[in-house]
Amino acid sequence: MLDVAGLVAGYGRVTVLGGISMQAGGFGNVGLFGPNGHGKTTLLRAVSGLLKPRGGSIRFDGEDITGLSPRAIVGKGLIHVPQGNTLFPDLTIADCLALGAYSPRARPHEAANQEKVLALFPKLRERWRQRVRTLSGGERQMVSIGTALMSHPKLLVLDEPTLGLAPKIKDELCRSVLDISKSGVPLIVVEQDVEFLLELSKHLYFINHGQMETEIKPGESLAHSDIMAMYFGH
Ligand SMILES: Nc1ncnc2c1ncn2[C@@H]1O[C@H](COP(=O)(O)OP(=O)(O)OP(=O)(O)O)[C@@H](O)[C@H]1O
Repeated sequence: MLDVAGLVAGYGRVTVLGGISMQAGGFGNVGLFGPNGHGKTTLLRAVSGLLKPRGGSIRFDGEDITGLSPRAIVGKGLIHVPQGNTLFPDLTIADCLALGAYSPRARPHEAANQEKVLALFPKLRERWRQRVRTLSGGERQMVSIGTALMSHPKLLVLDEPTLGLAPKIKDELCRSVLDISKSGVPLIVVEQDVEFLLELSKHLYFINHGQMETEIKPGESLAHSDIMAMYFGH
């Protein structure tokens, strides 16, 4: 479904991704992990149109989407939940979810998707008219993912969805992400918690220095010692 080939991207004079390639979506979930600052977020931003690629190509659902605007890419069903708190603070939960359904392909599914989101995150129903700025970190993350689901994703991209959450809330959110996957939405997830990634996906990529250094395909095993070696060397 997503085919990234030889992608080059960076900021100013710095090249972060030096010709990175990956496939996702057509065969289940994909997990991305690797050291901080080595290009995972940059890859996701380039894929969703937030950063203009300098080279290479991105194909989604058989179409070339390289260099398209984020709006056009959302319209095709590739939905990215960025890292951290990117919601408008003065909107209510109801406003955020309505905003998620703005695209013409999402609008006909608005009512059904809203039910799905509220079944997944019942807390959001309790706080329906509460403003984002008054929500906890975990609740904001639920709103972010819920807003993305309102966009009726064909492929959902989550950048470190559990970052900074307390262990109990993190476990709840991981269960919800697994439920989204079981509902049939393929995912690309960046996470430092490799055990969670392995539960979610049998297809992992290790990103190091802007390259796909290691690909772990379904059927290949990954021991704790392998992960340590990837991060720290042998
Ligand atoms: N807007 C920007 N302007 C300039 N440099 C940037 C910008 N965003 C990221 N970078 C740099 O690009 C490099 C890759 O950052 P990126 O956020 O893609 O890494 P990451 O692997 O996602 O890290 P983390 O796991 O900490 O989120 C870093 O050196 C970072 O400082």
